[in-house]
Amino acid sequence: MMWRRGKILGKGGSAMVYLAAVVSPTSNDLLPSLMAVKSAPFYKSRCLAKEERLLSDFADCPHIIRCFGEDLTIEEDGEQWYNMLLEHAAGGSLADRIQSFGRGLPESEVRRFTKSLLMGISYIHKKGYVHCDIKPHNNMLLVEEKDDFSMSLNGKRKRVQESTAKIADFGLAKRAGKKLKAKENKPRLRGTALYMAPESILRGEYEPHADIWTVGIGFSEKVPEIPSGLSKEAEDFLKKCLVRDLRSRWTADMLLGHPFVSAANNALHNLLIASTPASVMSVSSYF
Ligand SMILES: Nc1ncnc2c1ncn2[C@@H]1O[C@H](COP(=O)(O)OP(=O)(O)OP(=O)(O)O)[C@@H](O)[C@H]1O
Repeated sequence: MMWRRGKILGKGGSAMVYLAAVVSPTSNDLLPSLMAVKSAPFYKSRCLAKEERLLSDFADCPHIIRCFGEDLTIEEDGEQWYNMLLEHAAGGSLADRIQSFGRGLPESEVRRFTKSLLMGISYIHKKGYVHCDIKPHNNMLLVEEKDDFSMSLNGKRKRVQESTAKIADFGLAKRAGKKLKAKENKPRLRGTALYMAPESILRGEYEPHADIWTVGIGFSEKVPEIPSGLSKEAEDFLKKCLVRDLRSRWTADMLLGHPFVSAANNALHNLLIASTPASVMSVSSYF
């Protein structure tokens, strides 16, 4: 075994997630020294194995959590476990970050996270899949050190820690266009009820536009309404997500061109936001 199981990072409905240290890095240089390992007893690991195949196919997208492969282990009680080796998100989930801020995140950060979320969703949709469970709990934050260019305008340069958001938990993902079988004439539901699009609840429909509704719900504090106190751009962005008529709901690519996200990551733009009253405004308590 090249890695050793560490403390529990989280518990899901289908699996446990542990911190893992690589024990013999020379045997596989591709593995980082720390990983997250999502594990389940082998007899319950069909979904996890499906998730591993999907994540391996999505490995070239920087907005999706990376998977380094799978491994089988025999645990102390003799039971065989299936393990999926993942990039470790040291910043926890976006939900954790929102909770730690209390009042909500600054708008410049929301724009940046929303942009990477949409880039990840656009990639998934182009690959012909629907995530089906986009929510802050499934957006994991990786922490990187970067130069702070806004400081260099004052003649000083500083290294700052910045979080990058990546989409995780593909346990419910499905192929676009593939219908979920109804059960006892009722639509089959998947995902988290509070975030579900109207067409999913009413007709069990999970096509790419359902992922866009869930982006909007996360943004608007889990109710399909536009919260007060948003900037005009944020408000308009939400109105393009929370549209019941599927023909009018914007796609991920259309939203990437929306002014709310198109200028995100632009240092000068962020500096301008930071120097206006909008900087003290938080975009709802979700984001
Ligand atoms: N790559 C990671 N790095 C750090 N922590 C992680 C990582 N992946 C998952 N976690 C933690 O483990 C928890 C459970 O993970 P995940 O949601 O993938 O499991 P699941 O069984 O598919 O859950 P669910 O029942 O919610 O679908 C997450 O909420 C998160 O706190």
